[in-house]
Amino acid sequence: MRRDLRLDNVGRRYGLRGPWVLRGIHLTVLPGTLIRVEGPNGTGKSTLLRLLAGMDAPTEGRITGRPRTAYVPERFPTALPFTALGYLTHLGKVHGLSHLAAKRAAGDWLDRFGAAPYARTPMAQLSKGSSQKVAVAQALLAEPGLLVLDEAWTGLDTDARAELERAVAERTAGGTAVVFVDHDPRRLAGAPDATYTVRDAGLQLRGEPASAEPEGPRVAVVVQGPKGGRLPADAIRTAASAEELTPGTHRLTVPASHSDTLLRALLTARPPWHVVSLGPQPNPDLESRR
Ligand SMILES: Nc1ncnc2c1ncn2[C@@H]1O[C@H](COP(=O)(O)OP(=O)(O)OP(=O)(O)O)[C@@H](O)[C@H]1O
Repeated sequence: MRRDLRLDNVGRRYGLRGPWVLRGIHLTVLPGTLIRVEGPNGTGKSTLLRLLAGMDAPTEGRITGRPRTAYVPERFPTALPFTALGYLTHLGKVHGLSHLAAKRAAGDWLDRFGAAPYARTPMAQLSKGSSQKVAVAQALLAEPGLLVLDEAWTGLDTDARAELERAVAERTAGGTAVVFVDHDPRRLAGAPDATYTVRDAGLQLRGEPASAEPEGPRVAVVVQGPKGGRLPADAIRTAASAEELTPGTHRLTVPASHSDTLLRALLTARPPWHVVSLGPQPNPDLESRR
């Protein structure tokens, strides 16, 4: 059964008594979805992305269902004892390709990003932008189920920026989930299935008033769609959480005040989704006392 990447009550702080950078994070990342994470400097975006990428572990809570993941960090280590082509070929082999296939894939990605002329340049001698192209190529080469991009466009020239946007669109269409941070609000504008703002150590889904989300009753909706079908983007945007119970069957929770919007998104999708059940969300505190 396909599993979605889930963060359950995740918190992260640095040091034993450090302030909580993130706390109480609940997030489900469905295959093929594009998620934007935004927020002012120092609020915890990179911390969240490192947790999603598996480069860091939560201080509390659980992360489950992570698919094969590739990550472009905010700062890519450049002082590696490889040429650009040698480094990417090596990584391709780590990902299971033969030497020849890895070298071809490495060359193709360098070419796509306009970095072919520097293929045989030692990484330590590359300009900032050229080494960023290698950082991006190493992540795309891995053919991941989850791609995590932390300001991956920073330092790229115009053509390479457009190429990375194209590569993201190709990947999401192929079922890869992509989570990204970028300080340019025009980046992939209109494309994300959901945008979250990191605020006060929590995540706020854009479009949702800060005070309205956790308050009030919630409704659980179990829906069925075509096997392997993606939940409609409007439904993902409206839902507070989503969990795939069996292939094609999902349980969504939504504040009761938003349930009409969610149902409309599901029933007007093409093909429409079948609503199996609808009822109050069980309260886990009450359940555990029974
Ligand atoms: N390894 C670390 N050790 C200690 N504190 C850290 C560490 N990494 C991040 N922090 C702290 O956690 C907070 C969030 O940092 P983070 O880099 O996640 O923010 P950000 O939203 O990505 O910032 P920016 O937009 O500037 O990249 C900051 O106060 C930062 O100083």
